[in-house]
Parts: sequence; structure tokens; C-alpha cells
Amino acid sequence: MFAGREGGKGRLIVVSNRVALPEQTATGGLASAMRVALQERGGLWFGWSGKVARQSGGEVHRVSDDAVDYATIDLSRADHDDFYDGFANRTLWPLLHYRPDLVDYDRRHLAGYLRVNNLFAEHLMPLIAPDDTVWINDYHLIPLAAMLRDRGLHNRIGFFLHTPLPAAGLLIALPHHRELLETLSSYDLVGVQTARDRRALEEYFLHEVGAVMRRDGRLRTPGGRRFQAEAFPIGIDTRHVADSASHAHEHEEIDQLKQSLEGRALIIGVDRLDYSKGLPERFQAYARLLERSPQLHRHVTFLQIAPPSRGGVPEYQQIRRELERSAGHINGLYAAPDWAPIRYVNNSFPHSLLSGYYRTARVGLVTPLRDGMNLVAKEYVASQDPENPGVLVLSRFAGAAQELVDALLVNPADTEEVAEALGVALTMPLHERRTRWRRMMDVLEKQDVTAWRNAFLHRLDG
Ligand SMILES: O=P(O)(O)OC[C@H]1O[C@H](O[C@H]2O[C@H](CO)[C@@H](O)[C@H](O)[C@H]2O)[C@H](O)[C@@H](O)[C@@H]1O
Ligand SMILES: O=c1ccn([C@@H]2O[C@H](COP(=O)(O)OP(=O)(O)O)[C@@H](O)[C@H]2O)c(=O)[nH]1
Repeated sequence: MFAGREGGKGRLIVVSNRVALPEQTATGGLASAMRVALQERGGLWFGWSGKVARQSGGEVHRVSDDAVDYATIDLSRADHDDFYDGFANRTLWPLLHYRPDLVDYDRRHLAGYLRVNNLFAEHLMPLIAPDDTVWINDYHLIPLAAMLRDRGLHNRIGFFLHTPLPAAGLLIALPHHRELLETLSSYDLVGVQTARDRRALEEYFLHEVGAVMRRDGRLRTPGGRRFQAEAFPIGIDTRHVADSASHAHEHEEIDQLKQSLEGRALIIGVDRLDYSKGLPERFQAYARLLERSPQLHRHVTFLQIAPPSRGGVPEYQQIRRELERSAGHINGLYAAPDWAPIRYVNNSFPHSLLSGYYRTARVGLVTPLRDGMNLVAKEYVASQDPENPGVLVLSRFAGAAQELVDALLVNPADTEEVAEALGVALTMPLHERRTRWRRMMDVLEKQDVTAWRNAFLHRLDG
């Protein structure tokens, strides 16, 4: 029996490429957030198993924990390479992150993307009961609702885009953009992270598709499909993160980090190793801080945690090499026998430890060039000691900057501005740190991941 059925009401079926299976560390915001969103309400989570097998599809793998049933499928090497490494992460990802210079135009990748979306539709269709609500996530699966509708599905289907959505002028750089993006109208509700993303979506449909805005706020396409576009900024499990951080001193690893600092102020960055996260620019800004503030030498340490991501994509291999060089260069320039200015770590850590690392840090440095939301920024704030909170330095181009206006907001490409903000953060008086932190924490308590899920589903079911 599936989890999540209550008194005859339908289940929630979440669909995403990345699934956080029980016992797995979820390094990625989508998996971290959906895990919490599903655990509390129960339901079915369908997606890729994370495994490459001899052939795609085959058997659907089923596991369950208390509240959630998981159903996943494998991908063949060719499907994985064309769909995940190819169209999803070499075409759509750079386009959605304002990097048309990196967009790959290989038509085989588009064919693989459509093939895998069809495979998802084929395996998902038999799992859906008539009263279930289907919630599809992210750029990997844009045409999935249209493929399910073609197979006769009439259920409510929602879509949430976790990345930014650039303006129409950039979206049209994608060959056959209309064939792909117009399929968004097969959803009943399309959720995005910020008001700016919603405006971009509406503008695209109004000007490129010829849709009209109805009086009820829904868009109607020339083909007669109607759907609603709305912003739902994703949140974190604020209470849980704060509780976990307040107990983090019980972990030996947190104590070890503190001892190794020998009283130095810690600046922390935590990001998947992705060019959208602005890591080379961040390293440069830290180097600039050291250059202009010799009094900080030996008194500050920058810890960058950067688990490798999408290693099959050449641009990701390239950024990894670039960062190794840059970290080595900065340490070579400034290190002393008993002090390394940068600690650069390519491992991933569970949330229980991350919250302790965040709480140990005087500054959270979150400077993506573009980011849909950036949950690390929110986790950093929620992990702070209310009596002695650290300071968040945050890129204006992260979705999180729309809500966390009491962070020190910076342009991540402006190394001078980021270096300056780091200086301000390291010397900010306690009363100002407390005031800024309290205001940000109020936002995070109100707009947590449960509120996000409820708002989206309420709108979808309504
Ligand atoms: O699944 P991966 O290829 O390993 O990548 C991890 C996830 O990266 C992206 O996360 C986004 O979702 C976050 C939560 O909404 C948001 O805070 C962040 O700004 C986004 O980048 C991607 O969109 C997910 O599909 C990936 O699973
Ligand atoms: O070693 C790590 C690094 C990151 N994360 C988690 O991965 C997510 C990253 O989400 P974010 O929205 O910041 O960026 P994304 O990677 O989704 O683009 C956050 O929940 C992090 O706590 C983690 O669990 N362990």
C-alpha cells in the first residue's frame, strides 16, 4: 500500500530527476527541500535512480520509509549522457543561468532529452490514480506534463522551476524554444522562485507564444490551454536546522574545526562545484581582502566546501581545475608555516555537520553569479547562535536576496565590493549583527519549506 493516502483523498506524487533516497546525503537544494516537503505529508517520489545501467527503464526500483514511497528508474549510458550531461546540463542549465556563451546546440542531446521524458511518462503513468496530484520539478522535465496529457492524464499537474528564468530575449537563443517552452501550458500551475522569474515567464508567453492574460490572472495560449504562473520562494526546515545547529557542538568534527582555527575568524562557503556559483570570483575577492588588509593575515581562515557536481560535463571539469589552481595560488602567496588562508575541500557533508560548520563561521559567503534560490544562504542564517550571530554576505543575483534583504548584498563579479563587504562583516558590531540576523530569521521562520509546499499545493489543488 502506498503512503500518503488519507480518507480517500489522492496522494501527492512528486517527480524530479534527482531523488534523495533514504539514507543518502542530498547535496543539492531540490533534493534537500523535497525530502522535507514529502516526509511530513507522505506520498510517492518518482525519478532517476542515480544509476547508469545497461538499458534505460527496465524494472522500477521500489523502496519505502515511514511516509514516502520511492519509485526510481535507471538510465542507459547514452540516455544519461544525452539527457543529463547533455541537454539538461549543457543546454538548459547555462541558458537558464544567463550563460548563452556556454550553451551547447547538439541536436542529439535534444533527442535524448525527449526520449528520457517519454520514458518517465511511460513508467509514471501506471502509478498515477485518478485523484492524485502530480508535482513535477525542474528543467529536466519541462515537457513531461504534455506527454502525460497525450497519454490521457486529466489530473491536476503542477510544475516548479528551481532555477532562475531569464528574459524572453535570452530564451529565444534556444533552437526550437517555442516547441519546448510552450509545453509548460500543459501544467495547471507553473511555480517559479521570484517575482522577476514570473514576469519573465509571462513576458515569454505574451510576446513569443501569443498568449493573452485573462482577468483571473491565468495565461491562455492560442491553442486554448490555460495555466497560472506564480512565484513561490522555496524555504528550508528552519526550526530543524536551528535545533540541529544548537546541538552541533556534540559532534567531534565541530570541535576539531574550532580547535584547528586557534581563535581565527572563519569565513565559510558551501556550494556544489558549479560555474554558476561564482567560485573563482569569490576566491579573487578573498585574495583582494588579504591584499588590502595585511592586519587580517593569520587572523582569518576561509573554508570553501565544494562537492564535485556533474563531472561528466566539460565545463565542470574545467572549473574544478581552475579552482585548484586559484586556491593553490592564494595559499602560495599568503600562507605562513602555521596558517593557510584557504581550506578548499571537495567532499560533501551531512546537514547535521554543515549546520555546526555554519555556526562556527563569523561570515557566510554566498556569491553565485545567478542562482534560483540558494538554500545554503538560508541554512547559514538559521544555524547562527542568536546571542552571537555571524554575518551573511550574499549575491544580489541569488533568489534568496529578494527575501534576505538584511544580508550584506553584493555584486559577485565586483571583487572590490565583495572584499569590502567581507571587511565590514568581519568587524560588524554585535548589536548590528543581532538586528540583521533577527530580521532575516523572522523571514525564514515564516517562509519555511512547509509554508512553501502548502502554498504551492493549495494553489494547485484549488
Ligand atoms: O541534481 P544535480 O545535477 O546534482 O544538481 C543539484 C540540484 O541543483 C539545482 O538546484 C536548484 O534548486 C534549489 C532548490 O530550489 C535552489 O535553491 C537552487 O538555486 C537551484 O540551483 C537544480 O535546479 C536541481 O534540479 C538539482 O537537483
Ligand atoms: O556538502 C554538502 C554541500 C551541500 N549540501 C546541501 O545541498 C544544498 C544546496 O542547495 P542550494 O539551493 O544552495 O544550491 P544547489 O546545489 O541546489 O544549486 C543545501 O541544502 C546544502 O545543505 C549538503 O547537504 N552537503
